[in-house]
Amino acid sequence: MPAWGSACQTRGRRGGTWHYRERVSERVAVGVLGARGRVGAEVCRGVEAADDLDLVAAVDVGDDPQELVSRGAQVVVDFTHPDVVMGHLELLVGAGVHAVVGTTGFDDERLATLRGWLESSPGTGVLIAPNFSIGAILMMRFAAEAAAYYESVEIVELHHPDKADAPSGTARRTAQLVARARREAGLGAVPDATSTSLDGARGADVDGVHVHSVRARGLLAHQEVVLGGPGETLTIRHDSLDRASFVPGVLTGVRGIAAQPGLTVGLESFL
Ligand SMILES: NC(=O)C1=CN([C@@H]2O[C@H](COP(=O)(O)OP(=O)(O)OC[C@H]3O[C@@H](n4cnc5c(N)ncnc54)[C@H](OP(=O)(O)O)[C@@H]3O)[C@@H](O)[C@H]2O)C=CC1
Ligand SMILES: O=C(O)C1=N[C@H](C(=O)O)C[C@H](O)C1
Repeated sequence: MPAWGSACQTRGRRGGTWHYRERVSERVAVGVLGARGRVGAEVCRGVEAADDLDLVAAVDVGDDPQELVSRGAQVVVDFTHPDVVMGHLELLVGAGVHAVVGTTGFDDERLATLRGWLESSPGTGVLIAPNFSIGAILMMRFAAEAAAYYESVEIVELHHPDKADAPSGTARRTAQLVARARREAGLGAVPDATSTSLDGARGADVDGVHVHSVRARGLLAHQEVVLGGPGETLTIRHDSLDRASFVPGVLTGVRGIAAQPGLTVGLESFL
C-alpha cells in the first residue's frame, strides 16, 4: 500500500453474481503556495490535469496558509519568494505535510535549519530543487562531468527582469557541482590574471566559479556553462522557453516525496 493509498472496492459481475475486487487508489491531495504566481499558476494547471492528483488548496498572498493543513493537503508545492519560504516550511513540516519546493534562496544555513525541523517530524519529506526542468538537470550533470577536463569554467545565467534573486538558484547549484568535480579531479583555481578596476566586472564568485547574471525583458530562464582548455571551448546551454518546462518535474516530486522522508536537494534522485 502506498503511503497515502486508500483501498476502495469496485463492483464487477462474474458468473452472474456480483463480487467485490479491491482496487488501490493512489490519489494525492496537493496544495500550492504561490498559486497565482508565474510558476504556481502553471503548477495548479498541471495538478488539475493529472488523473492521480487532487488540488485541494491554492494559496497566495492574502490567504491563510493554515488552509493547506485544514484542507488535508498531503503534499504542498511552494513557488513563492525567498523571503517567505522558510516560514511556510516551518508550518508544513510542523504539521507533517510533505513539501516540494521550487522557491530559491537556500544556503547551507537554511538547509541546516530545515534538517533540524525534519528531525522533529520523522516521516515528513521536503524536496528542494533549484530547477525542475529536465534539460536544466541534464545541463548541470553534463557541466559537472565536463568540469574535470577543463582548466577554465564560468557560468552565465540569463533571466527575465522580474526575477527575485541573483544569481539564480540553478547557477549557484551548478557552480557548487562544478567546484566539487574540480576538487575531486585535483584541479586548482581557475586561471585569471585580471586586475579589475570596477566591482562586479567579473561577476560573483561561487565556490571559486565566476557567475554572471543577465536580466532582460524577453528572456525566461537560460544558462550557459563555458568551459575552456588549450585551443578549445565547450559551451553547455539550456533554455527554458515556457514555464511548462518545470511542471513534469514538480509532479514527479509530488508523487515521490512521501517515499523519501527527510531533506532531498535536487530532483535527480527522483528520476
Ligand atoms: N525550481 C525551479 O524549477 C524554479 C524556481 N523558480 C523560483 O520560484 C520562485 C517563484 O518564481 P515566480 O513564479 O517566477 O514568481 P512570482 O512572483 O510570479 O510568483 C510568486 C507568487 O507567490 C506569491 N507570494 C509571495 N509571498 C507569498 C506568501 N507569503 N504566501 C503565499 N504566496 C506568496 C506572490 O504574490 P505577490 O506577487 O502578490 O507577491 C506570487 O503570486 C522564485 O524563487 C523563483 O526563482 C522559478 C522557476 C522555476
Ligand atoms: O525565477 C525564475 O524564473 C527561475 N528561477 C530558478 C532559479 O533561480 O534557478 C529556476 C529557473 O532558472 C527559473
